[in-house]
Amino acid sequence: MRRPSLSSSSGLRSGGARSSPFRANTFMLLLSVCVALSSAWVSLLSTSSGSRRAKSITTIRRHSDVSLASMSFQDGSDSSNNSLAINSQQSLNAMISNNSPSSDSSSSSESKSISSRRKQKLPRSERKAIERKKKTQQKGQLSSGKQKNNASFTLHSTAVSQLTSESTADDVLRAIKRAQKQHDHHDLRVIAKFLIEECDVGFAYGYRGSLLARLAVAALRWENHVVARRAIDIRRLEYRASMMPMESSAIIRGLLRTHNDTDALEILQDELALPLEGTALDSLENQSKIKHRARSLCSIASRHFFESEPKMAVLALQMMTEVGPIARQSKLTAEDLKLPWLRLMQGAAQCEAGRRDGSVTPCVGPAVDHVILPCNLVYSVLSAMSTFPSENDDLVYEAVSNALVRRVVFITGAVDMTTLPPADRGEAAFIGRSNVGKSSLINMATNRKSLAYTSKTPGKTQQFNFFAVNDKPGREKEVKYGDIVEGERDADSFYLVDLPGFGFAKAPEAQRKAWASFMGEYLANRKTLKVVFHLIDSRHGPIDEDSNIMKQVKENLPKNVAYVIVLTKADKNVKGNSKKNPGKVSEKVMDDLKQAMAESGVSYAPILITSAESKLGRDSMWRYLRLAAES
Ligand SMILES: Nc1nc2c(ncn2[C@@H]2O[C@H](COP(=O)(O)OP(=O)(O)OP(=O)(O)O)[C@@H](O)[C@H]2O)c(=O)[nH]1
Ligand SMILES: [Mg+2]
Repeated sequence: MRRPSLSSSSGLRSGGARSSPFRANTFMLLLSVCVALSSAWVSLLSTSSGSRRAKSITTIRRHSDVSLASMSFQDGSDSSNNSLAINSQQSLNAMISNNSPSSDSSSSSESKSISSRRKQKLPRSERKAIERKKKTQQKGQLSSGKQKNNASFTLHSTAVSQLTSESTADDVLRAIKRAQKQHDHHDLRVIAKFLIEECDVGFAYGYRGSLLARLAVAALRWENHVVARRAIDIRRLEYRASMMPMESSAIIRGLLRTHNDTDALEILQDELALPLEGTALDSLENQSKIKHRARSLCSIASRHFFESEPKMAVLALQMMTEVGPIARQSKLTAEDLKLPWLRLMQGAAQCEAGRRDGSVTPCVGPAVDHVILPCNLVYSVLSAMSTFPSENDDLVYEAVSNALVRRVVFITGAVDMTTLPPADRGEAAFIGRSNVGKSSLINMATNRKSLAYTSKTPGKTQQFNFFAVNDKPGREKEVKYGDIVEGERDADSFYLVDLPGFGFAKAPEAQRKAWASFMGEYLANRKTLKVVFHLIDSRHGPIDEDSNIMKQVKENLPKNVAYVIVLTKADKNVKGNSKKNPGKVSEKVMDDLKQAMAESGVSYAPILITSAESKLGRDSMWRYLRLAAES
């Protein structure tokens, strides 16, 4: 947000009598002038309301950097009036022009320009400097016994015992913070009355808008919805141009805490709307809006997951998927955004556990009826997360794997179509030449160290190994020995299928031919196959066998089965810290791969870059594994 430069506030600092040069020829002359002035002052005070207004105007001139609110406090007609700043500001201007003894056009326009300047926020440093100066002057006044006591707001706080028109934004903020911390309802009521009813738009150089936001948050904690609503409304009405996304986001969190979803969503759409097309996405203002919109949506999702209302959470996460690409375009990094993915994962996992044991029943209603819940709520977090810049955080991905793979067991090793397990759930198959890293990738995705056996020697995997994810405990006994085991598999259960490698496998020629023909049959005919991962070594690119597989896929793989190319061992192409450099692929390998894909007619396939060592590409793997889980 652009704030006025220092020069724009010069009017605030040039203040009437205080800055007049003090020159006197003799001490006696000065004394007589003072006596004359003070008697005129006393006579003004003692007369009618009109004279009180005049005094107020004088006050403004003396304290030109002080809030105009003092005017309305002193005018009896305004003190009981709840009409807020804009009205009081207008009446004030009218009053200045009508009643001031020196109400010439220049002074009226000066007042207007002062008030318009006050509506703008000053930079923090400038505001602090003015506040410091004012405090020093106040102290001086106190010590010389000239302190005017026009305060009617006595607080409990010893730090700020009174709020007056001369209080600073810091005073009010300190008072709000203290009252909130101490649960001091009396003080909060006093501050609310002061900020909502008595101050006008220029109080604290436009920072009143921010103070109202802070008050709204405090009032929501204190469950005073009337005060919160008024503070929110005045802020939106009078300070729209200077509303900070951070404040909007804090109010949204406050509203969510008190279960006021409708208002929270309204503020989100109004104050934290996505930047308009054509505006510079990487401007600070837009970046802040995008960041706080994303954070607010995370708050909505997280709160609803933890409060067992998955539909609202999934709705918020769907909205997050629109923000992610824009956050990338605005050049925000994962570090800038600091989104609480881990907490969201935990919330989704907890809610999912409740859904499985029947304790969570999703609500119905027009707002959420169209929301379709995924087979596991963690997938909705994953979908949103993959649209944002990633920081490849181990803890987050461990939480993903642990929530998505609660149990995984080896079921059977098939050697032909007759030995396959029953086709009762989705399957994800891993194919590729020997030693390319198929078994290692299965271990990485499931966050298990040695679920699938790996070896440096090509040809380790000799059967079509089926691993059942989220099946009922003891399911392998049913498949192996025909036992009857009680229980049911979970809704997100699926098979991971680790295939023997082709090409360099250290196995007899006949055996390799048998694998190749079994694989052809399996790819063409297995009805429950949902996704095929074709692994290619990222150091070497595709070899002849890979091109053959691509052609086979083009000809025989049913169209409803997703085909995904996975470049493996990307960590071997970089040196040094695997966290900072999780992996890369050379341009030549990429070009060769794209050419081979084009020649085989499979250019449509997505390409993922992975490393079982640095765990690169876990989220993208899960985006496709989801296809098997959801079938
Ligand atoms: N540095 C690194 N090594 C890997 C990676 N993936 C696999 N390896 C190593 O490559 C070797 C082969 O891995 P496997 O997972 O057994 O390969 P495979 O494709 O299952 O091999 P077969 O079962 O013989 O077809 C092992 O020594 C792994 O440790 C990786 O991403 N980075
Ligand atoms: Mg293997």
